[in-house]
Amino acid sequence: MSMTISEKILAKSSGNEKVEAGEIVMADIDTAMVHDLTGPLTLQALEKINTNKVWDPDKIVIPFDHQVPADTLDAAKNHQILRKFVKEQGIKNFYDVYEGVCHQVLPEKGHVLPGTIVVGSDSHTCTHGALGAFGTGIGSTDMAMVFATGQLWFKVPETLQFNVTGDLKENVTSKDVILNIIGQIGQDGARYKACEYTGETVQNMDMSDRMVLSNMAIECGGKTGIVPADKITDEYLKNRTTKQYTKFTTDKDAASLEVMDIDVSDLEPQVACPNYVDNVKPASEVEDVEIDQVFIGSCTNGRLKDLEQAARVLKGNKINPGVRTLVIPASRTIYKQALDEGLMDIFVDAGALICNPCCGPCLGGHVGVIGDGEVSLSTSNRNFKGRQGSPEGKVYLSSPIVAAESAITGHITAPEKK
Ligand SMILES: CC(C)[C@H](C(=O)O)[C@@H](O)C(=O)O
Ligand code: SF4
Repeated sequence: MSMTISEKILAKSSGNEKVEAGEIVMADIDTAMVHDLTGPLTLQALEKINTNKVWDPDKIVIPFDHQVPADTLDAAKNHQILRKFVKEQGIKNFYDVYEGVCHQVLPEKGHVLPGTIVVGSDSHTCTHGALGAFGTGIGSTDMAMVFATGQLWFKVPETLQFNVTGDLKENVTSKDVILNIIGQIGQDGARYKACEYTGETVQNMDMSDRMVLSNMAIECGGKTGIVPADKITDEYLKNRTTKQYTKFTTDKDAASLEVMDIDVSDLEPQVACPNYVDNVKPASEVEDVEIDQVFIGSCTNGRLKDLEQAARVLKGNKINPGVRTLVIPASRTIYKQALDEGLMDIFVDAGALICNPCCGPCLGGHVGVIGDGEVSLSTSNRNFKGRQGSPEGKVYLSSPIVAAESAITGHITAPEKK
């Protein structure tokens, strides 16, 4: 029976030999994540079902990242509630305010393995598909059921496979690839489908670039965003886990498989314009847009490679004084690596502000909120109205390279046209 990667994972986890798209299955969960914002809601739901003990403390991971360190009394209370829960339940995989953004911390610390189901009460849990896992976001009440039973029901998704071919031009990155894909298919183009990224371009990408593709699967409605696990995945996991895992591949004749060919050889740097992630244009077409803030970071583009790319552009240059530029490494490990590589000196000398690893202004609730009429250029994944603060503000999305170029000029700038 031919199946896709998602079907194979859901079959294995539900104890079936085969499953088909559209079928509802009850599956065992391998990893369950809540963070500082969604964890307390899960605990409220757990209380209602009178569960005192979680099914398996070792399969639960709790990173604090959205409001860290606590900036309000409410945030401090949420942190206290979760710290108490972690202690009571004996949860070892707890990462307090210093560690970083959940979708970076989980793979970095070896909590994500190919062929497994990773659920998180956060919509960008699809990021973990980059390691060949079925990673998906779930609601906090569903998470309470997972905490209590270790299981959850899923409707087996169809698969939309993006077969990406061609060499990317200089200064064109995986962020430009995914923005372009979303621009083509629209923000509901993969609704409830498992996005799968294949083809030579993806096979040649490192884990950092793959995570960018998987991270944004939800922005076109994808249930998950899978990259088939391969040697690059093994290499990434080598010093992160000693556990065995299974690398599934999609059978070409799987019934629920739809393939879309994407040639990226001529792709230019892309920008998603307000207020929709599928309002995508070449950066060169929006160069007249002046900006007030640049944010380089988030679970999409806050990794070491992203910081390296931004630093390459900023080195020896000064940021436009009218542009507040926030650099936020996605984790403490990345922060340290960036320090060791001298990237932080480059950022500080250029005039950027470096913040502690966290979600930052990405969802407009913590540091770097934008005001009425202000324009943000951000390497994150969402630009809905009000996403980074004022509903009268505007958010553009781009790669770290475009973001850094634009920080210098003060307006959106396509790299080659500097
Ligand atoms: C706060 C959380 C529930 C939310 C999500 O689910 O994605 C946030 O991380 C986001 O990016 O909007
Ligand atoms: S960085 Fe942004 S998208 Fe990612 S988890 Fe945090 S708020 Fe959500």
